[in-house]
Amino acid sequence: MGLTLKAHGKINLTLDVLSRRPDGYHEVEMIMQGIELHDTLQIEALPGEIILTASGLPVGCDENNLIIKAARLLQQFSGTGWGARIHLHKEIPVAAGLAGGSTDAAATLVGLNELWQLGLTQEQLSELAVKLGADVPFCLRGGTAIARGIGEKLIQLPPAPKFGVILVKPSFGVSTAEVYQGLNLNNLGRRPDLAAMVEALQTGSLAAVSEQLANVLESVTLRLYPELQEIKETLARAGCRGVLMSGSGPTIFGLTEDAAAAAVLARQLTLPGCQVVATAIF
Ligand SMILES: C[C@](O)(CO)[C@H](O)COP(=O)(O)OP(=O)(O)OC[C@H]1O[C@@H](n2ccc(N)nc2=O)[C@H](O)[C@@H]1O
Ligand SMILES: Nc1ncnc2c1ncn2[C@@H]1O[C@H](COP(=O)(O)OP(=O)(O)OP(=O)(O)O)[C@@H](O)[C@H]1O
Repeated sequence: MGLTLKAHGKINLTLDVLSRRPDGYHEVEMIMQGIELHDTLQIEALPGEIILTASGLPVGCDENNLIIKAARLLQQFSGTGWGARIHLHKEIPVAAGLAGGSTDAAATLVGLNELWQLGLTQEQLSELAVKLGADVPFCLRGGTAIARGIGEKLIQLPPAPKFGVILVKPSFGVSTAEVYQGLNLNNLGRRPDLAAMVEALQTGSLAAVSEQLANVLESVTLRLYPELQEIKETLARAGCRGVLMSGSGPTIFGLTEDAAAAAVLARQLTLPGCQVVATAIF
């Protein structure tokens, strides 16, 4: 008996950094949004060992993969004798700011909790999730949420309007740690207005949501990679209403009225060396 799970990526509609903590992490305040684009995990329980294989976009299957880390953490926490055979089909660009690894880890926790019949609550899973990464607790639930703390304190919001989303991932990846380290907390650029974005989402207006998009991590990543500014301008010229970098980058996303509009627009874009994906708010 096995399970097939969809592990959805995310974008950040707003991202603000409030302070640096003594442990090097940062207190954030952001609105996280799940997207249709997803990886697929096929999981089967078997005694003892954890075996991971992968297809689709290239990704390592060794002990550094967050799927293995999530499975081992759950084995240790529960003391179970079970193991698993897991196949990952990777479609979310890697090291992109789209929580690709985090969402695989979250799906692993959910899938193994069920297959191993551990009966852990959502809260217990969330406590394990944050040990794997700041984005993993959000990925357990998905949808639309305000995230605070290091990203693990979540307030679920009503589902967002189903806008289309175009993702543009340049050929390089970025290190999230480096981006946070590069922040000058006294010079963050334009900061988001959380309450205004929550209100904009309630109106359902693409124009209102687009106006409130803001991510202070752009102050670091766009300085390191000026070509990202050009990608933003290309997306805006092509007709995307709102354009922003997701997470620590380097993926730039653009919003359209719906998924069909995103697909049409994505086909018209010429961005050599970039992965361009048309998807939608999930
Ligand atoms: C940029 C975002 O993706 C926005 O959703 C997240 O804040 C980062 O989430 P993530 O990649 O799951 O983060 P982790 O894997 O836990 O942390 C990677 C590194 O990012 C930095 N980090 C992460 C989250 C946070 N609130 N403050 C930080 O300073 C830390 O240096 C950490 O070593
Ligand atoms: N299952 C996985 N899928 C993708 N990357 C993984 C996975 N497990 C470990 N990694 C490693 O994690 C690193 C970050 O990749 P990931 O795709 O999670 O980044 P990200 O989209 O920037 O994440 P976030 O938005 O949470 O910061 C990569 O260097 C990759 O090798």
